[in-house]
Amino acid sequence: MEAFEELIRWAEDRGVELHGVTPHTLPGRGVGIVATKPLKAGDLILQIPTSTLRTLDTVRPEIKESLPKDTKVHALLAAELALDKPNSEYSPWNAVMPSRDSIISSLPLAWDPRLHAYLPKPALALLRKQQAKFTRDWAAIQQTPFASPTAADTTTPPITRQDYLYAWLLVNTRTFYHEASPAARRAPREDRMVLQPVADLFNHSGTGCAVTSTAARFTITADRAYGIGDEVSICYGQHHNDFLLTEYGFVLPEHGHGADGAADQNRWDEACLDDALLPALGAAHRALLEERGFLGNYVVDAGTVCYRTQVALRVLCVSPGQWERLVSEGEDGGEALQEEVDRLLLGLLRRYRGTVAGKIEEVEGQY
Ligand SMILES: C[S@@+](CC[C@H](N)C(=O)[O-])C[C@H]1O[C@@H](n2cnc3c(N)ncnc32)[C@H](O)[C@@H]1O
Repeated sequence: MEAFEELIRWAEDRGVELHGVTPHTLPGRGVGIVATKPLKAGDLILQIPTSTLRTLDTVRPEIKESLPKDTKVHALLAAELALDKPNSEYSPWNAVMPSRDSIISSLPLAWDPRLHAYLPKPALALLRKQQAKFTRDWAAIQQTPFASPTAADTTTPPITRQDYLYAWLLVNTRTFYHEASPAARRAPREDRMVLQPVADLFNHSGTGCAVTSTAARFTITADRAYGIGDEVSICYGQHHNDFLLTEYGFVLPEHGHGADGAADQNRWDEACLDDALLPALGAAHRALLEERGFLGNYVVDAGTVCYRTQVALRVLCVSPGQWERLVSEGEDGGEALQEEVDRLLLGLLRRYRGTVAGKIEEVEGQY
């Protein structure tokens, strides 16, 4: 607990205010924020002066000067974190960051690439974009003296790819968008990312405390009543589990388990059905769907199967001519056809559940 006390002392010295909350280690969630007194909706729980943020403007000049002018804030903050010395001004903050092992094991970008084949399609697509960004940023760092110090500099060990990956993922999982000041709004959106002390310890839930900001401060306010010891969360956004896994290294469980159980369920979750549906389509059906722009990108969420899925399933139930007519007229073909489509989908989903279970077994057998 000493590290948290040190962090709070350090943060309060800089004007951060905590009201009725404190950091706490939580099983399976690293550190989180819990209530230390009963809280009610609307209570101010955290206030962070913007002067404490790590931003594009606070990155050390020698780091900025060593990198191309268009280097993104993500890359710069990661470089600075990777270069922070144990006695840096940020050391009480750095001391409570997740360990290298926990970051490397939870974030797909850092996994053994053989595991990437097991990611669902949308997670893999996000990962490919992330890989491209990381590769670009690491290539830029490799051109700097930080990755290959001169022979004369024997005091600074070079940043390795693993050091940089760890720091880059810390930034990826812990930044907030700061858009409240005119200066911040002038920057491109990807350069409005900031690190904020203490606020970066809030975990995510589907519904969470309100985060607001002005040019002067970030403010977090209780969204509902909390009892002593309850975890107090914020909502990182309306993200499905594929996004949460790739960007943050966790998924929300299917069934809630918090004090407010419903809040722990991912109401924005959805699953891509391409691997369930595409194998059921023959070449002629695929060609028809392709021609009309309906091949792939099939999605189901907690309440609905998407329109593309409905259209694709109908191609398996009616003649090509009938299907063309339904698509052209935007018709669903009536109740009997809908029942047939529902039965077909159910069968495909059952088969797909078996495929998924098989993949889980395969991974568990290997790792
Ligand atoms: C902004 S940090 C929150 C503080 C973090 N738990 C820590 O130990 O420092 C975001 C990270 O917290 C973890 N996290 C956040 N919400 C979570 C949740 N609902 N369940 C599990 N892990 C969560 C993930 O590792 C995520 O990348």
